Amino acid sequence: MKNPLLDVRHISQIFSLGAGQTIEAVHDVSFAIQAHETVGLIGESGCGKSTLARILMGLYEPAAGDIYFKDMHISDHAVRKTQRRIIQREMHMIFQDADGALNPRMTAADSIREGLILAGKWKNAKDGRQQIEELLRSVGLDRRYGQACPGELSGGQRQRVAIARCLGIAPSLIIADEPIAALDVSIQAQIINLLKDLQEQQHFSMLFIAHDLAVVRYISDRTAVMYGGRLVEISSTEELFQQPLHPYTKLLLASILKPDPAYERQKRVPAFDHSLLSLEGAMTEVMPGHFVLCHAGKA
Ligand SMILES: Nc1ncnc2c1ncn2[C@@H]1O[C@H](COP(=O)(O)OP(=O)(O)OP(=O)(O)O)[C@@H](O)[C@H]1O
Repeated sequence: MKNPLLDVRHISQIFSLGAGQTIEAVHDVSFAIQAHETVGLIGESGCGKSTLARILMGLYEPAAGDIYFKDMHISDHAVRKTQRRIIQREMHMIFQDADGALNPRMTAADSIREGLILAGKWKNAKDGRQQIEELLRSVGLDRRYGQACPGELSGGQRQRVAIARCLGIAPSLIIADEPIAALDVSIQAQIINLLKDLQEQQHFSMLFIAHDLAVVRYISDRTAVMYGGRLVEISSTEELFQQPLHPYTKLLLASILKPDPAYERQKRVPAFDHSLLSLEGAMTEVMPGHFVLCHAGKA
């Protein structure tokens, strides 16, 4: 069987909170993403999703564990340094707020051109203009938006520019951390459909982090659930939504439907419960020493 595009093994992260206090934001997380696959990552606020995403992107160095991307050991400091340009080209992050990804003083066209240069795809000024216009068009923006700086664009338009820049780089893996959370509902649907359509055309893989479970169900081939820094369950999206195995996943999914608010209040996901992390039985060893709940053979 072909090696996965991204192979995450036993990743942990500990943050110092000062005064000798620490928090283990990510604990022994292992999973893989195959080529052309979208894996959704869900879990309550503070469970470690963004920390994990940042570790994958090399923005944080993990306290423990290994990450392989296209068989490159990218969590190794020396490898990340020598392969920096390849990694920058091949892995790209889309943030909740595109402001973080776009230089406020650069026009949309300049940001996209910068991405094309990074990817070694910039041809020349004449062809480049056409490349930029095509990228703007592919995210549903007219070419005149190319001359706008981020401050002159709406949140949805900024996110489209960030996606156009990302598409210009044409990464194999996009890590999308709450890419629609800052947008209003109608724009959210447009951006999700845009990402889905573009993925069908360009075949990149995606780690898609979101709180909106319906969106994750719609866009992801498999879904992973984090709880208290641990990855507690991973399965094909339909299996996970129809037949969740972990008690936390069951609570999380039960909290979506709200036909009767009084009844739903009783089912609300409770405060962190440590006992949910030490489940006996039903765990599958997805790699040596790493156990997670999943439908047979689907991790
Ligand atoms: N730089 C940091 N220093 C100290 N603690 C941190 C740091 N970054 C994150 N944390 C803590 O690590 C834990 C995980 O945070 P993280 O942002 O990864 O959660 P999350 O699941 O992405 O949450 P959300 O869904 O709200 O974005 C939290 O308790 C958070 O307070």
